[in-house]
Amino acid sequence: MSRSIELDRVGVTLNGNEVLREVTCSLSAKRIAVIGPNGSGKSTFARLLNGLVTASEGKIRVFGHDPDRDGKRLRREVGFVFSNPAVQLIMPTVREDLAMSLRGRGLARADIYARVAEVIAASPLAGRGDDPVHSLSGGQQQLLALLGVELIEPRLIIADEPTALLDLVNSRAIAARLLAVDAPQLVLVTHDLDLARRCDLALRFDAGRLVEQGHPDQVVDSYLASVSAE
Ligand SMILES: Nc1ncnc2c1ncn2[C@@H]1O[C@H](COP(=O)(O)OP(=O)(O)OP(=O)(O)O)[C@@H](O)[C@H]1O
Repeated sequence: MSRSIELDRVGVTLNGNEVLREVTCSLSAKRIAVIGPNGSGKSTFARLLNGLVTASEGKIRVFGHDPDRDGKRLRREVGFVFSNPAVQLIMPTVREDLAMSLRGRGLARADIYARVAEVIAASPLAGRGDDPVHSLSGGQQQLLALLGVELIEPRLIIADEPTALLDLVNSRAIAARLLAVDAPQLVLVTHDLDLARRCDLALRFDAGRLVEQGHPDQVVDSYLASVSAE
């Protein structure tokens, strides 16, 4: 199987702060959990993969592209879900926001709205197409953000703590949707260790280093052991 995500001794320094160092990995697993303490570099790692953060050292390739040089192209194939959906919902209504995801792809307006209508009808937001985005609950907004990402049929979805702001019911709904999503690959940054265990591979960061990668049960257990040893 081809390795879709490859990092070779990647370092990231932001404003003089060495945030990631010597990160090397070669990833082909379908659902990849990224775990570790606050400030360990998980979000920075996630953002590297679609060019939102630039590597200061080393080499990075995602589907063969350098995210720094080919970021624009890569972002057509890589969808990003943030903790706070408000940062990615930019249009006034549910329908318009979803339509925005498909702009710039050479599709006719009528085809875009037909596809959007299908997606809304098949989702828990059925009947809410004309509703203002700000009238949706936090859970509904996160669902809308995820639907917008799914619409572009990405090869990779990166989700950075997508359930952090949600209650238990909505967390479970978003988590279940992400784990079942049709995209070939998912990178999921999370503090929800039960969710991490349901992935196919886990990466553990600590103090800017990738300290472990392997079966999620093993990686989560050693993370728990490292925390209780402190
Ligand atoms: N723009 C920046 N300039 C300087 N330091 C930064 C910048 N962005 C992040 N950092 C630092 O990099 C470190 C890693 O941050 P990052 O957000 O990647 O961690 P994280 O593991 O995702 O944390 P959390 O679990 O709290 O979200 C932190 O110490 C943070 O303060």
